[in-house]
Amino acid sequence: MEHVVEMVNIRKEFPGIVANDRVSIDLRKGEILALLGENGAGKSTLMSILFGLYRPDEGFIKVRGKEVQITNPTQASALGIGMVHQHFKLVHNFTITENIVLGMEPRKGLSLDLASAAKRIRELSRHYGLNVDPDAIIEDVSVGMQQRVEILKMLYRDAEVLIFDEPTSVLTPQEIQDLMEIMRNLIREGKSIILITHKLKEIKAIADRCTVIRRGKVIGTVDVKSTSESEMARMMVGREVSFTVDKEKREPGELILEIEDLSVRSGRNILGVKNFSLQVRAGEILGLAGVDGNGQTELVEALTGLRSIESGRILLKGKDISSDGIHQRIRAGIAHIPEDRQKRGLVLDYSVEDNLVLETHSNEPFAKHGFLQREPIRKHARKIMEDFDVRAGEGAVTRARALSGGNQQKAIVGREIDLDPDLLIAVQPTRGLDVGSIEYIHRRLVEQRDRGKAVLLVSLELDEILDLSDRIAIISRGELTGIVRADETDENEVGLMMAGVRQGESA
Ligand SMILES: Nc1ncnc2c1ncn2[C@@H]1O[C@H](COP(=O)(O)OP(=O)(O)OP(=O)(O)O)[C@@H](O)[C@H]1O
Repeated sequence: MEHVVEMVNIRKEFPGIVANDRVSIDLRKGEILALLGENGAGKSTLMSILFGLYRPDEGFIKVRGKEVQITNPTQASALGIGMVHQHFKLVHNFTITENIVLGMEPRKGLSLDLASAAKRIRELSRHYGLNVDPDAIIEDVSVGMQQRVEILKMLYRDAEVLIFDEPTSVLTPQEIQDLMEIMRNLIREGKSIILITHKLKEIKAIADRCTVIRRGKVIGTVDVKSTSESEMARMMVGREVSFTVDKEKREPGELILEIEDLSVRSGRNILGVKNFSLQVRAGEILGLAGVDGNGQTELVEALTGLRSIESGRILLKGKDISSDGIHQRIRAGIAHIPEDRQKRGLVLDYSVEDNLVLETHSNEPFAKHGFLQREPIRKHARKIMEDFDVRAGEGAVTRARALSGGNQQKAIVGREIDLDPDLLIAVQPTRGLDVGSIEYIHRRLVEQRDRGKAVLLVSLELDEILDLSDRIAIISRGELTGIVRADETDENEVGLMMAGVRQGESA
């Protein structure tokens, strides 16, 4: 068995936390090795070490049997190691070719180089089934296509080992299928892949082996074919995990949110939401299902005051809030778990505790006579961090930037649920979370509902929508295509409406 990469006894410490504690993994030629671990388990840190972004405190790395020092990404790349990060690193107004050659030494005159680069990109794209147009501009192509550009960037540099960091969290279901096919092509051509993911279904579908990490330590490596999803989940969190949500039947109460004939423009000056009407009552979870980019973002921005509306009305508990500002709406009882945690959810250079009072820092007891009160803020932060299991090396004063992706998400969810809003708008609340945390957040959302609050759940995960919702509204091209009761529908019916077939019409 040929090992392309071996990481042996790797240790990496950050202030207050051992992120990798004598971790060893090995990658065999032509396989997909999944790395599975709770949020903050140390997966990204380990891969950043392999890619030369961090230096390990102890341990060593072998590539194709030879011990190597990897001190920066250029060296990693020269050793045939490439990485697709969670947040792409592309220049938006450059062409795909320009992005791919960026940072490489020009060999001949630049124009000649670009032409031959484009030719090679076309060949690579054809060979691996990537379907990329080298002349397209990044800002004009979909997220899925941008990810393929990142893959091509690695292939262009002759990478043999490809690291994917949660690659499907930004993709639509169809794009996920396409990516899996691309990964299979890569393996067929002799590449080797390390895949970081929380999605057990994906590991089952595509990986050969899976190394499980918990709190910085390797728990074990299993053969994926002969290990069930629940076994892997148990290894990861150290206890049984329930994949379904227990929910008692409940009669919804008074109207909390009324959306009347709402139209909202999208960025491109076309209507992103068209004549949309919907009601959400106290004590219910209303799931909004739709393929990404069908008006969900515009709708949520209109509801939270981030985007102005074109026509129609939004009522909260009977009061028209259509022209209220963001803070007025928060005060009126709306909380919002946003789609983009790094852009809208957190101020990355603030501490966790300051992020946890982002909307409430001027209220008592956090401020008195215009001065911030550290003690109450810290106490509040510690409580949310404990309730929502937010793990941070230096506790409440840790910069949000130093939190793992999943812990950033848990901090936002905790902050918003803690506001105890009449209406919680939760957009992709479990994105990037491990199964243990998903179970917990789902329970908290159901708890909100059981306490008579209204929850509008916007998610691209159909399973999540079907599991949690009382009723499901389906949006397609900015229009409502149907509203169904969750206990009277299934994946197929909702899927059809997501594709634009109106309720009651046949496909
Ligand atoms: N630059 C840094 N400075 C300080 N602490 C860090 C830094 N990077 C990571 N950590 C800490 O190291 C631990 C491991 O983080 P890492 O990002 O590797 O986890 P992960 O397994 O990738 O998690 P997730 O699934 O949530 O993305 C976390 O506790 C995190 O807060």
